[in-house]
Amino acid sequence: MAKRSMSLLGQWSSRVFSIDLDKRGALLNFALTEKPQQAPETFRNIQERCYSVLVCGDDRIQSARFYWGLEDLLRNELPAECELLPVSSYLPHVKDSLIRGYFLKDASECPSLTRRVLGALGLSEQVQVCSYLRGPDGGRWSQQLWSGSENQNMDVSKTCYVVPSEEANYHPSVLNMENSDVFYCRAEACKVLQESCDIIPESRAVLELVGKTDASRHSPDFPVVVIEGLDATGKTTLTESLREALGARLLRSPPQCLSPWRAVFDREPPLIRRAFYALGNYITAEQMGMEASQAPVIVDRYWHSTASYAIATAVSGPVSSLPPEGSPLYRWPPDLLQPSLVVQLTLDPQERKRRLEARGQGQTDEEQELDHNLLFRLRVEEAYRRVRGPACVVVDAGPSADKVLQQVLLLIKEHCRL
Ligand SMILES: Nc1ncnc2c1ncn2[C@@H]1O[C@H](COP(=O)(O)OP(=O)(O)O)[C@@H](O)[C@H]1O
Ligand SMILES: Nc1ccn([C@H]2C[C@H](O)[C@@H](COP(=O)(O)OP(=O)(O)O)O2)c(=O)n1
Repeated sequence: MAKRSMSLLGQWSSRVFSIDLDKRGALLNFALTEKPQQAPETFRNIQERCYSVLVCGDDRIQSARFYWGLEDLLRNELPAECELLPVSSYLPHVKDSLIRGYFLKDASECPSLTRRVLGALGLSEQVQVCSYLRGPDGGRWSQQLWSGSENQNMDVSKTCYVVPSEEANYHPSVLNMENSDVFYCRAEACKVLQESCDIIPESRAVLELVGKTDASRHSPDFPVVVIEGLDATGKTTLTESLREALGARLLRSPPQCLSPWRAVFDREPPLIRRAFYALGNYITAEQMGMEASQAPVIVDRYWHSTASYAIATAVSGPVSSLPPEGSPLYRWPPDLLQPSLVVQLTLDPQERKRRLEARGQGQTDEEQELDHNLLFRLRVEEAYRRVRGPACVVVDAGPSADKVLQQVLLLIKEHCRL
């Protein structure tokens, strides 16, 4: 059986398990060692009837989709008293070493049902199930890997000992972000959609729209100004007014031609969804290059949105769990056309909420999440500020629409030759 778990097991004992205790970023970390420690460790967070379920198949598209559906699957099949917590297993500082799954605490009356469900899952090529046992001395904990249905075939040679570990400096998801959440060249984003053509036929249609020319080095004759910001900060209002004031062309990313497929990709896991948005930018970039030879161009959302939402979604918790400022994860893709100026609209959360309600439109799931989750909103805005590339200027969108327009017109005068 060519489970990725085999290579994973080779390094099993230096792995850290990082458990997202409450999805707000409180992480519990433990590492695994091959030999029992001299001093017995009591480990209050691990109990009998704790399990980890990790997704570690070879095919990244299938694994991403399996993980995406795993929480629902577990919630449907397991007794309601099972607590599920997202867990990441990784090798500290090793890029792409992260494997995701769930840590499970079974407080049900029916432990055999939980073991049956997990046993059936463990038979899948994509899944690795482990359980935790207290040693005979009553203090030490070990982790056993299941190699068959339930734990009858528990592979005792793969037993590891559990020791507390330091909290990582930043969220473990950062290790796997490149080419899983953020794509720094068109070819890498295309690869994801090519790999998903069999299960998502719409991928083919998107790939056909993505051009092959590299317009990144072409410097447009007229300025290209991107307007960024969270939903309801006033991007649509401002971009329309700028179009009129400057006699400009108005574009958006994702471009209109991708609208028929956006909902399909919004239902997919981040790997596929983010590749779709990345490619949207390349299509918009081609349109920018063409339009900017004739008139100024205003763009509603672009690379800052793609990178910032992707990074802010991949981690949980406070702004400090983002990749550190200056990290290469905030770089601009070298093959993507750079605009002349990026304006980020910011708005007091209360005023933004008021505008959202006044607009009375349905929000995307992600925007509802923004509403509920202040930390997420703060992470997106901070990531916006950290993305590198063209000058990004923050503008308070709180004043009247006309005042915001006048301020942005001034900025355009300062930064661009008109
Ligand atoms: N400067 C402003 N002052 C007050 N209301 C505004 C302002 N700009 C936009 N609005 C209103 O706020 C709502 C959201 O604006 P919109 O331009 O649709 O935002 P976005 O495109 O960023 O989602 C709309 O109802 C719009 O009329
Ligand atoms: N260029 C873009 C534009 C949007 N996105 C993603 C980021 C978020 O998941 C959503 C936000 O888009 P949404 O349609 O809610 O925003 P607006 O209504 O345009 O303000 O789309 C992106 O990744 N790249």
